[in-house]
Amino acid sequence: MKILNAQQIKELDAFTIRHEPIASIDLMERASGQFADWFIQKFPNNTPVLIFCGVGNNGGDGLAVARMLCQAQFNVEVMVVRFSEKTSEDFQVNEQRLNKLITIQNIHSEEDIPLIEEGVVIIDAIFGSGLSRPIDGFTAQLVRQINHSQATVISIDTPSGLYCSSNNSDTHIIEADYTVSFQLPKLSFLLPQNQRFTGTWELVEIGLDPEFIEQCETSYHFITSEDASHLLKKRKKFSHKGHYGHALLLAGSFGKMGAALLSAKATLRTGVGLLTCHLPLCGYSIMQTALPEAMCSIDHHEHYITEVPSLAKINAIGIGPGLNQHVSTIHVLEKLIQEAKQPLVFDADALNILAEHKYLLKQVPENSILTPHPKEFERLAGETINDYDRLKLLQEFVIECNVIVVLKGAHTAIALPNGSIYFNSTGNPGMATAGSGDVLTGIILSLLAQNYTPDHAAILGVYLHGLAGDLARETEGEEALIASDIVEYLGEAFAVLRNVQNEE
Ligand SMILES: NC(=O)C1=CN([C@@H]2O[C@H](COP(=O)(O)OP(=O)(O)OC[C@H]3O[C@@H](n4cnc5c(N)ncnc54)[C@H](OP(=O)(O)O)[C@@H]3O)[C@@H](O)[C@H]2O)[C@@H](O)CC1
Ligand SMILES: Nc1ncnc2c1ncn2[C@@H]1O[C@H](COP(=O)(O)OP(=O)(O)O)[C@@H](O)[C@H]1O
Ligand SMILES: [K+]
Repeated sequence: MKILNAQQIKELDAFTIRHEPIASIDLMERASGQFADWFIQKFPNNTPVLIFCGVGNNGGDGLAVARMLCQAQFNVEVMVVRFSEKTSEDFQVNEQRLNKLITIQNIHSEEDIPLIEEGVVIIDAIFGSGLSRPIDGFTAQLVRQINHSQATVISIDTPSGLYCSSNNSDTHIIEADYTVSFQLPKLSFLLPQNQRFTGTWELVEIGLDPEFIEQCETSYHFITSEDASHLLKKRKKFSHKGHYGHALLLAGSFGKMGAALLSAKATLRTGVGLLTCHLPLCGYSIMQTALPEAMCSIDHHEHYITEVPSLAKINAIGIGPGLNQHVSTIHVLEKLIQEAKQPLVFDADALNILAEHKYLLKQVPENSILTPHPKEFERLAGETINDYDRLKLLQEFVIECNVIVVLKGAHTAIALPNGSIYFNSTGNPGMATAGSGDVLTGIILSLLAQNYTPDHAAILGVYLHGLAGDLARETEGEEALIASDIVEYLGEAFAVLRNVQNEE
């Protein structure tokens, strides 16, 4: 799914109106209807509702929603924030329609701002994607008051005051509990710094033109279940293990063999044909006992890796989980980078070594996958001042290094060598637990070995990992969820994606 900027959204609305065709006011009715349905599902109709409407189309939505909620027997109060003399046409039509049902109140100055009573639910329809500058004046005061109130706040389309795709976090912005947005997510929703504004956000479909969306150019994408299911390959009836690749995992050191084990289990559970783990001696009986399906190549060193194993017949290589940064291990990484012809995925200490030895980073083969969490990315690429700045640095980094970076977190961002960024839609805070990154490395390694392209392995791998985490949460909850659970639920995650595939 594409992520568009405010200008593209405007053009998309206009195109849909011309080509469906549908009258602008009817498109507004459709969008408002979707919001109202969402609201009615969520709140009982004895909830007192206070709607703040601007004078543009976002305000028009608010007025239409007010009418729909009145018709659903909600007790609705509406205040129009008169920040401008100019009102949009569809606002005017909806104002007339609502006037027949209730008395609309107006806010012209600070004195008109009402006290917000306890228990009221606020709908924020002050500004949407048409916001062109930071909120100021009495509207800013209103935003402050809404944010200081105890009320539950639901924003229509976007929290009022938040730019769609650039930083303005130091200005006046509604801090919503929920944001119900139309059809496509906004870039701002995907960045950690904006969570306090958007709250939990959801999308509702409003039938905007798919062909127009298809030809819009953007660097930003949101991975839906359909997107992920298109990437998933089918296994063939007469296939054998040789068809599903041979993965090599270099992982583990004394005291961190669990990371190797988690990664190895995930590699096998993601469908690889064969897996060899290259481990220090201390890992031999651990791996053979806990995971008999994995073959072992044993290093001469007791505690850490000092040798590159044979790369013959290997289809993909993963390095990093539980590794350590001993000087001999650094040599292993260097040799591997120079010798490997197979696709590579780097994680954990392999990334820390690259960050410490930038000459090695320069030699990383093109299209390799690096899976840093934000701190590891900072070590690799440098510090940034906010999430937009980090996104920009991420794009510069992948273009310069010609690699794929999986920047992990909520809405993990997968940056491809051309600078395109894919944000993940699965995953939950229960996954913020030791070892869940090691599991991801194993999943991606497995897909690479099965001949998925590096782009697809990264995107599908991240999606599956988050989906398995979401399924694990259903039984374990967020606190009790551990990385092993993510591995356990991989089978169910594949089944869910297969179902999506079969429904299409
Ligand atoms: N058919 C459609 O198009 C559909 C649209 N839909 C809905 O429309 C929303 C977009 O509506 P919109 O484009 O009218 O812009 P909106 O956010 O309501 O306000 C902009 C107004 O405020 C003004 N303004 C801006 N910043 C300001 C500031 N800081 N302080 C003061 N004024 C400021 C700006 O004026 P100007 O920039 O020209 O000065 C303009 O007058 C979208 O989010 C969705 O909810 C849906 O119904 C689906 C169908
Ligand atoms: N709040 C969250 N929401 C969604 N996914 C998360 C969240 N926190 C962590 N994750 C996921 O869990 C994994 C954590 O990886 P990492 O930090 O490398 O852990 P470790 O080093 O312990 O294996 C990443 O894939 C990340 O996207
Ligand atoms: K809004």
